[in-house]
Amino acid sequence: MTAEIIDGKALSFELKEKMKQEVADLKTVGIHPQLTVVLVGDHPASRSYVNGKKKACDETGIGSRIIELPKTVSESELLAHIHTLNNDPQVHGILVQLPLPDHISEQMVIETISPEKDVDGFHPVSIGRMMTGMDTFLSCTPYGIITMLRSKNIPIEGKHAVVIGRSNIVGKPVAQLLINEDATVTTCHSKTKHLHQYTQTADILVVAVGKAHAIDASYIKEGATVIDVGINRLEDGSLTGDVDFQSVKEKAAYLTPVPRGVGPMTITMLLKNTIKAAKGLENREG
Ligand SMILES: Nc1nc2c(c(=O)[nH]1)N[C@@H](CN(C=O)c1ccc(C(=O)N[C@@H](CCC(=O)O)C(=O)O)cc1)CN2
Repeated sequence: MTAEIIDGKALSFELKEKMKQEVADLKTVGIHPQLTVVLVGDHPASRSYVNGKKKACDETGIGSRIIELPKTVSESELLAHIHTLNNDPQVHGILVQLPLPDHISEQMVIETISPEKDVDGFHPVSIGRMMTGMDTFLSCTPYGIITMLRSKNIPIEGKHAVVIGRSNIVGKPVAQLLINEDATVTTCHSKTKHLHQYTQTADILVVAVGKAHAIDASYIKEGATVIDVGINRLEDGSLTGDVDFQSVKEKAAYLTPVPRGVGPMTITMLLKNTIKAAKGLENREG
């Protein structure tokens, strides 16, 4: 079997075309969606992701602004910026690019963003709403993964989904979203013993281990759907995933590549959340 590749870049393009029209329609009724991204420090990867977010906003007509703060900024100064953005009615979505320097509590920052503007879906209110199946902002990477599965009509209900990784940003929320879609979900992590035993029974395998090529064909059930969330920079500067693409593609039915897989979808779902935030705020004011 050779896997069908789920092209996140192409799907993102399609979704952005639809959003372009949605944004244009919103503007005709006086709603101008606006995202503000806060970048602390000058980590090259973070800067490149933030630039990617701005470019995607430009492509769809969403207004965007980047607030750049030095890596020495104090936590209280950063929180003061967030309070200002929370109170600015022209700002619909607020995102603080992670990771943050060690002297700043990421949790404190996340909890300071108003849940109504939490387009990253990281606030405990957003997480709680997601866990109880309520309408909310879904974390962008997990939301992108579910959207990729839906785009290929890959059945989720009643299937065994295995998630490798338990981070707050990817592993835990994607496991919950799969439960919400009626999958039977197993979460594995660095302390899991006999990992093969779990992965070999997975109809859907989500890999977020943070180690290049950690998962090869021996972990895969024939015909499985494999979602690679890894972003690993190799010494030659190229980018690769957590999945050994060449071997797994001969065994899986569907496979996401790196690059052009989950990464672009993360940014695209952020745009969706920003539009949702803009509509939500206007609805409340009306
Ligand atoms: N506040 C947040 N911080 C971080 C998030 C997040 O969702 N919110 N996620 C990651 C980084 N990230 C978005 O911020 C992100 C990572 C990767 C990509 C992407 O499109 N990757 C491309 C390759 C890009 C390259 O060449 O480097 C791909 O996979 O094709 C987009 C966004 C951590 N921080």
